[in-house]
Amino acid sequence: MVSKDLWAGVGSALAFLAGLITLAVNQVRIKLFINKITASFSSTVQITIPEYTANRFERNELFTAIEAYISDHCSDRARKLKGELGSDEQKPHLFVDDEQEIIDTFEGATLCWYAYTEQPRSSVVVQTPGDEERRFYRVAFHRSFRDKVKDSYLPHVLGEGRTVIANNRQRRLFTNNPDGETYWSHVAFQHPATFDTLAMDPMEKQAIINDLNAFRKGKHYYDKVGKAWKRGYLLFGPPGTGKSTMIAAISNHLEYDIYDLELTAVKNNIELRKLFIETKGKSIIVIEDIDCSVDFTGKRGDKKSGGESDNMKKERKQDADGTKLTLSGMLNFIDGLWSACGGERIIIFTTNHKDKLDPALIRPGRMDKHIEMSYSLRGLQGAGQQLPGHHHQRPPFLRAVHGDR
Ligand SMILES: Nc1ncnc2c1ncn2[C@@H]1O[C@H](COP(=O)(O)OP(=O)(O)OP(=O)(O)O)[C@@H](O)[C@H]1O
Repeated sequence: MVSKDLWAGVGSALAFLAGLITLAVNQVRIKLFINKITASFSSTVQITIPEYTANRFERNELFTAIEAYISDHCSDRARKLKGELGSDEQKPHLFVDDEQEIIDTFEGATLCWYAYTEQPRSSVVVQTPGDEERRFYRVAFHRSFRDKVKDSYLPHVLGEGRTVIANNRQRRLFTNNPDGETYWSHVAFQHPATFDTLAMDPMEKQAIINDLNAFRKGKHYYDKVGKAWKRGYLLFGPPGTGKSTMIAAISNHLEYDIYDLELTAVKNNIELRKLFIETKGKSIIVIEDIDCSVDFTGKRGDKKSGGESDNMKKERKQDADGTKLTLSGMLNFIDGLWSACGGERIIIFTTNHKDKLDPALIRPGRMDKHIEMSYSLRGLQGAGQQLPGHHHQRPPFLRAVHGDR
């Protein structure tokens, strides 16, 4: 009798358990079903931005810009921050740490940013950048803002982020390497010259500053007229009149890097092209004393005379086999390649003998602005007082201004 009751008890317990399991399975099914339905009607859209581009070899510029943008614009809303010494090695820079939600707003849209890291799936050591640890940014927003985010918000973040990066970074002075293996090496660029300390005619100085400002803001204009975003300056005048100082002042004003191209170390046109391709935007490419570097002074054939001079014939042959650095290689470098390499570059030639240069090299369109630096005393008195250094370091004409011996 007891065993009959016992079996009946076990039976109902099992039935109860089976009921529970069925219920649980159904609940999971229901939950999955609900999740599926919710996902298909979800009002949230997410965009993920990986740190490396699809080929894994390059850092994704959008990612870098987002990182800078969030640190600059949203760090006061973050609870976890990371600190690093800034490029000026003076004050710390704070970055927003991973795995926290950061809210941003843009033209009525609310956006939620989240940074996270994925560890590699295998333990194999891989050398490819981006394979070790993968970092991502994810932004979530209401689907009604999809177009706004794509067309306005992300370009806004990219632009702002680029500006923050440009303002934070240490500017660099690049020089080309004669061995040709690595094209450029660089050091930190720190030069005290500014337009305030540069002695020259104040009107002329202001015209140069205006020209530079217009160039910096000129992307839209250059796009509209279909021209590459570049500008050429020719600085000419006797030694010690401030040509190099002017270049430093321009770099400090625009906050551009300087590429100091030593032409005597460039073997041929092919190398010149490679060097150029390696330069980045927001930069000034300088060729000092261009009349002394390579023979760009020899006048070429007179078109009117109909014939081709020996110089031209020789140059054409050297161009064809790419064995030498030639004037036409140089002209291609200034004209043709600019467009293919993105923009925002200034090229500056300096010379003590403008009259010796081939006119083709410095015609308007190639060298848009010709600036004469001279021993003229106009405007020097004021700026001369701010010149750094002891009077023995002043150039001869400034010694006269200051009455130095
Ligand atoms: N116009 C100027 N304003 C301020 N400083 C000047 C000026 N001209 C010359 N100097 C000072 O004189 C020194 C030499 O000037 P800088 O090297 O710029 O001349 P440069 O024209 O480039 O000479 P070079 O043709 O020999 O290269 C620098 O220390 C610079 O500070």
